[in-house]
Amino acid sequence: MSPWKRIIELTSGGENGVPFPLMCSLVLGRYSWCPALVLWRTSSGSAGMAKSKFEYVKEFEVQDTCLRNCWVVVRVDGKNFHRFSEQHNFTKPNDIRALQLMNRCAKNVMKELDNICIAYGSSDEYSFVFHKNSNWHKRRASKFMTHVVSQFASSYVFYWKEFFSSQPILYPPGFDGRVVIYPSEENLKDYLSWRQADCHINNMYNTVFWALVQKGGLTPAKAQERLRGTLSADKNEILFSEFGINYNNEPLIYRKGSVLIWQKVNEVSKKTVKLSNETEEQEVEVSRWRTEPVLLHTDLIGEQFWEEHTAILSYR
Ligand SMILES: Nc1nc2c(ncn2[C@@H]2O[C@H](COP(=O)(O)OP(=O)(O)OP(=O)(O)O)[C@@H](O)[C@H]2O)c(=O)[nH]1
Ligand SMILES: [Mg+2]
Ligand SMILES: [Mg+2]
Repeated sequence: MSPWKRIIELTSGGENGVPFPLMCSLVLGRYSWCPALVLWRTSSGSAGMAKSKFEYVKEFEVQDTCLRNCWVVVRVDGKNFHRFSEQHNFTKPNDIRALQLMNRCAKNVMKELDNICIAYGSSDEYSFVFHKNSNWHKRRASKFMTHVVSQFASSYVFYWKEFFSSQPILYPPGFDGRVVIYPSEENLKDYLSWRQADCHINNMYNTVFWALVQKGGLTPAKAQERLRGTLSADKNEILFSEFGINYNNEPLIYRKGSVLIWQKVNEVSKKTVKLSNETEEQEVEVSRWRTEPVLLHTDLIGEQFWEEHTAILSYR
């Protein structure tokens, strides 16, 4: 079959129909047919929109709209950070640089994307809550998730040197993401409480485990054995009696994780102004209020936090 015949068949979908734009193109000359390949006039006449026979493939896309009036949570988590933290010599059990980098990335996500009202993170994970009234990207789950994950991952690499200075990042880290929708405030608060309880349990275990290994000289296997079946009170006791550590004095960022909420902050900057004689200049301080993501290391479990910060979940 000649290439021309093939083109006509492809674009018309039938033996008789030479598509209108293609016909024009053929008349206009050999160099003008390319764009016409995928366009033809629909039979609906004057209202005819440009369409292609390939357009049916759009029907394969699935609807992934998040249910209206529900809180949308996107959680990201570092891919194989057990290895990443080893390779980059993260301090055990907590590396303050790594945690601050996670917080920096989360701040960037909150600023770049719309309608995130609160975020919570610990270890290699961060949860972002989109307000239930958000109509960002028509509430498409894939948009919420992919925007959060890509913004977070690129920020991690972008801000790395702010926290690790001359230590290079050895390979590109990855993050996974998931979307969960919560239909009530109670469910949402319980979700955040669950993540904070997880932070507490893991941190307490890791603090005792690494004390037993690093200060007590136990092998990791022996330390694991020692901790099997112990309760929170037992771990507190080991820390206090054997290592003189009062768990309650450990930094809040390790024990409680990190919360980001929008708050008004007064930003003071210096500005040069001309004096009335127009020749002299003077530096003055100007202050203005800005709404910024502010970092807290506080209890989300219980009602007190929500009573003190009613604006977070309020109507917008
Ligand atoms: N040393 C150190 N390690 C950390 C720190 N934060 C996170 N990690 C490591 O990151 C891991 C995170 O746990 P997970 O997310 O459950 O496991 P993962 O290895 O990332 O595996 P996937 O998430 O399933 O891909 C921890 O088990 C630690 O090994 C830190 O501050 N210091
Ligand atoms: Mg992980
Ligand atoms: Mg994790």
